[in-house]
Amino acid sequence: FMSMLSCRSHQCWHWRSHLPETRIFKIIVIGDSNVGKTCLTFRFCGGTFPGKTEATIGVDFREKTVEIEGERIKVQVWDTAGQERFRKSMVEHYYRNVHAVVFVYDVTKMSSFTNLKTWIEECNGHAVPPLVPRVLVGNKCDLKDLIQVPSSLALKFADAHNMLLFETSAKDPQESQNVDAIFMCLVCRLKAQRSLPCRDAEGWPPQPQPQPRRPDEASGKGSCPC
Ligand SMILES: Nc1nc2c(ncn2[C@@H]2O[C@H](COP(=O)(O)OP(=O)(O)OP(=O)(O)O)[C@@H](O)[C@H]2O)c(=O)[nH]1
Ligand SMILES: [Mg+2]
Repeated sequence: FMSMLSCRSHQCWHWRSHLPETRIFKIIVIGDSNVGKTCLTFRFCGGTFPGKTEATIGVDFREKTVEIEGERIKVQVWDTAGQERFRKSMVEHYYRNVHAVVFVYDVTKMSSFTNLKTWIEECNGHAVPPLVPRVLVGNKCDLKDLIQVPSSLALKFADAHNMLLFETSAKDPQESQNVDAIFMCLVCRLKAQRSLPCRDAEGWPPQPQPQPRRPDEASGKGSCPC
């Protein structure tokens, strides 16, 4: 009973076995089709830019284990479908027990930015608690001559919605640290929320698809980037 009490207050990961377990943070990536959600999650979890992508159907799971201040944390990234017809049966699953939300727009497409309000409404409509951190990501910054969404406008929007703004490129290898920073920043914030409820990421499907392990998988090692 005492251990249950201490579990409730501090150490969720001791709940079942009394041995340290890796905590799992479920982070969903949301936004219009074609903004680069699949490429961003690929860059973070696999370290590369995929040569060719197809529109995501339902959801693709990617995963990366990072180590922050001596704790191993499994980041379970839900790469969601932007197209309505490929997502409508899945939306409930996206938001259930989510720990953090990444909203993505394409800096070269104004409509993907103006549509953010719809994505935020959908998120709010699923009773995502206010403590769940949200960040805004403007992707495709490598296409400098085609930019339609000025940083100043995006920053204003981010401020108004109490979100941090990251402007990144999933394509440009030199930007990969910025892509990592999106997720690492969220993990740091979640880690700092000691009152994070005792729960796993949703058990559906039972196990996310394991990603091939890469030698540089531990690149998330180190101190907090925030
Ligand atoms: N130039 C450039 N192209 C990108 C970048 N990120 C993605 N793309 C391209 O944008 C297109 C769409 O990328 P995806 O990652 O499949 O888009 P998505 O948001 O997952 O789309 P849905 O799965 O339909 O919701 C692809 O042709 C990518 O190669 C980027 O940072 N720069
Ligand atoms: Mg996709």
